[in-house]
Amino acid sequence: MTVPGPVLITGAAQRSGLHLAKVLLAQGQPVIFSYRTHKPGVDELLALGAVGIQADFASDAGILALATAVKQQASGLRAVIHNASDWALDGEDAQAAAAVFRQMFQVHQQAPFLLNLELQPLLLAEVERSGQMTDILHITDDVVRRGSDQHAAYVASKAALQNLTLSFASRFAPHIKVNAIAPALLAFNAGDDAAYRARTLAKSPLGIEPGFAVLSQTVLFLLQQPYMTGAILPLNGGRHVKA
Ligand SMILES: NC(=O)C1=CN([C@@H]2O[C@H](COP(=O)(O)OP(=O)(O)OC[C@H]3O[C@@H](n4cnc5c(N)ncnc54)[C@H](OP(=O)(O)O)[C@@H]3O)[C@@H](O)[C@H]2O)C=CC1
Ligand SMILES: Nc1nc2c(c(=O)[nH]1)N=C([C@H](O)[C@@H](O)CO)CN2
Repeated sequence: MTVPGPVLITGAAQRSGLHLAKVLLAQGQPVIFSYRTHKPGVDELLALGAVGIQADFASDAGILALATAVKQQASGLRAVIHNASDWALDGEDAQAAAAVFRQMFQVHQQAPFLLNLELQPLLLAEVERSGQMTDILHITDDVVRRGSDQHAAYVASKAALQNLTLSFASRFAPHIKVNAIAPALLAFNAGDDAAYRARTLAKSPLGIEPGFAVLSQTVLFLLQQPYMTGAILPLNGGRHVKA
């Protein structure tokens, strides 16, 4: 059996991206990952045979440098998974708010947009080699359904990424599928206090902190099925049915 082309995961130094990279590597799927800050997860993935590329999406040059580095590492790609994200609060004043908005736009819209355009030839090369469709996955956020009073720029940028899913699904068919996963709470962050945790768990009918495995399971599902593109999967514990 021939080895598939690598899967590119952005922002895989920790948490969801790190978990997903390990799951794919354990299945014999080659992985290229990007990271902004060198964290212990980077060394874990390198030790497992993944290719790591440092990249900061704050500038277009940083985004395009990643695309160039990926092209130097691989002649084809099985999938591109846009996981990198910054969950920033809105700025306090207009100047700070403008800076946060630009920051959100860069990581959640500009990076997926430019990387999809730059890496489409590698995704098509893999189709040519394998005879199978390839994939782009956008990781968005369930809160796009409702908006947020404190993370407005973050949510707006995730909403735009969700919309990019529809455009790229149409543009890249029939050889490349483009889908989105819109999670609600996956896992708390270290600094989340008990009151915040209780409030957040109460937002969904299932009321659990599922952990990162549910995202990895959903990714594997989307990679393995041949008849979904332009889909936005709500991985949210049923929040959309709760009043
Ligand atoms: N965790 C959750 O409960 C939820 C997660 N999601 C979404 O799921 C995905 C994974 O979440 P999670 O694992 O918590 O993500 P993280 O908050 O851990 O972010 C993942 C990585 O993105 C990187 N990143 C941030 N900004 C940039 C940038 N400008 N350039 C390059 N890399 C950058 C970070 O790098 P660095 O290490 O340098 O900071 C970080 O390691 C995200 O898209 C998130 O929005 C949605 C809803 C809930
Ligand atoms: N990049 C990130 N985005 C989000 C995170 C995170 O930790 N990093 N966390 C959340 C929360 O879990 C939220 O879904 C809880 O309601 C949202 N986005």
